[in-house]
Amino acid sequence: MEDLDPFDIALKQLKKAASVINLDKQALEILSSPKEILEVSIPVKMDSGETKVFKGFRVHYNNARGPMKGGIRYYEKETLSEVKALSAWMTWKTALLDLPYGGAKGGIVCDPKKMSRGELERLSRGYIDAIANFIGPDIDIPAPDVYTTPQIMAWMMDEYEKIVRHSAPGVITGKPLEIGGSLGRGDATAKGGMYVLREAAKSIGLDLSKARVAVQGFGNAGQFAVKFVKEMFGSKVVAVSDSMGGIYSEDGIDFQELLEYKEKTGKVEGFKNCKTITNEELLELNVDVLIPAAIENQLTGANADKVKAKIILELANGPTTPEADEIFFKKGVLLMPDFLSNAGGVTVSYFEWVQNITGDYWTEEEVYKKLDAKMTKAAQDVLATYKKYNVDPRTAAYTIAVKRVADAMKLRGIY
Ligand SMILES: NC(=O)C1=CN([C@@H]2O[C@H](COP(=O)(O)OP(=O)(O)OC[C@H]3O[C@@H](n4cnc5c(N)ncnc54)[C@H](O)[C@@H]3O)[C@@H](O)[C@H]2O)C=CC1
Ligand SMILES: O=C(O)CCC(=O)C(=O)O
Repeated sequence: MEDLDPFDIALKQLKKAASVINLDKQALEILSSPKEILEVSIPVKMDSGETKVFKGFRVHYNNARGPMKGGIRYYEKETLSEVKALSAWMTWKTALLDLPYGGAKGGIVCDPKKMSRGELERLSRGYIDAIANFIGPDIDIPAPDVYTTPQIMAWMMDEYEKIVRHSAPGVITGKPLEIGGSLGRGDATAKGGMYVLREAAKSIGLDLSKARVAVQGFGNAGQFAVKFVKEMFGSKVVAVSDSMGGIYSEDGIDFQELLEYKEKTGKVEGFKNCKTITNEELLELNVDVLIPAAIENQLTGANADKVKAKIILELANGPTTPEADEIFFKKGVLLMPDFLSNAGGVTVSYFEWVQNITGDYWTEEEVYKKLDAKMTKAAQDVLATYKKYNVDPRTAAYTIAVKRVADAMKLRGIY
């Protein structure tokens, strides 16, 4: 059986890259564990009057390149191993994009779909009360991730400011526009991914205006991917899914109509003129571009051989296992790895933080222009490096990022 433990996978990926660049043994040892882990219990008064205790984590992976950065996930199946892996991936993501940050991640074991607005607000404030000493604009800057929203970021910032008793918008990103958010952050993850897709398609001569696309996940990352592939390139989205199942239409799926349908019914299944498919079937469709934009471990040794896409654009974190990576590399599928493809989110989060600190706010056009420049440079670096070392693009991306973090540690005298 393939090992699907997220942190084991993250370490396997790191070791593979370390051997390509002959990374110093001490640097590898330091980079193989998080710097620090905080586990908290959060008592929350539920609407019923009963108090329920939720478990939360915040993991600091590395801060050699600057304050740590990474989202917070509200997820019923959350584990410490997953948060550790996500914090390591944030470290490589910020380094690959050359942002002045390290990596962190947070999570709370909860099912937000079963909680009222009031319960969610009390949980979010309770989490900040518990981790307040562990975060700050120059220490660790959280942001949204799976099942967390700009509204949750707003409550969290408000709670933090009450504790420190001064304004501190730079403590958290992904906030609503009215209280210091950045234009372009809402759709930044998918938008950044599109710039990576454009470079990937160019490199294999794929005409995106004729491409058929399947998207797994219809949340923040997936929804805007469905919108932008059509809007920016004229590609046809033939399949979409969410946690409840998927849909397929040879004629293409209209983003706006599907969004309205999902808002009304809470699912994509049952959308007009579409065949129902499973999440597993979606991954194996005869498409040119596959965009996993949901959760981990979707492409594994068990199904990688059946994938027909020419390009895989990983908007989710960790959708592909090491075994699947090898199969894709051997088959010639061009896989653009998560910590490159989904880095648009943290890149615009960085822009938001800069705007909060300077008090100088940018237009959406400026944000997209700067995002395009950052994503294009990183994508071209990865495409050039994978050809240079003849390794898969994930390992190539690791070699760039790990070297940057190791160099920063060396200069600081950490090893
Ligand atoms: N929101 C952001 O800024 C960023 C998100 N990501 C990653 O993108 C992925 C998706 O995150 P968001 O879109 O923000 O979350 P979200 O909470 O907005 O949406 C998650 C989506 O995944 C679907 N989903 C959940 N379990 C599923 C399953 N078993 N099969 C198929 N679909 C399933 C949900 O139905 C929902 O459509 C995650 O891996 C996240 O870490 C990465 C970088 C930034
Ligand atoms: O916007 C951010 O700071 C981090 C987003 C995130 O958690 C991620 O890129 O996985």
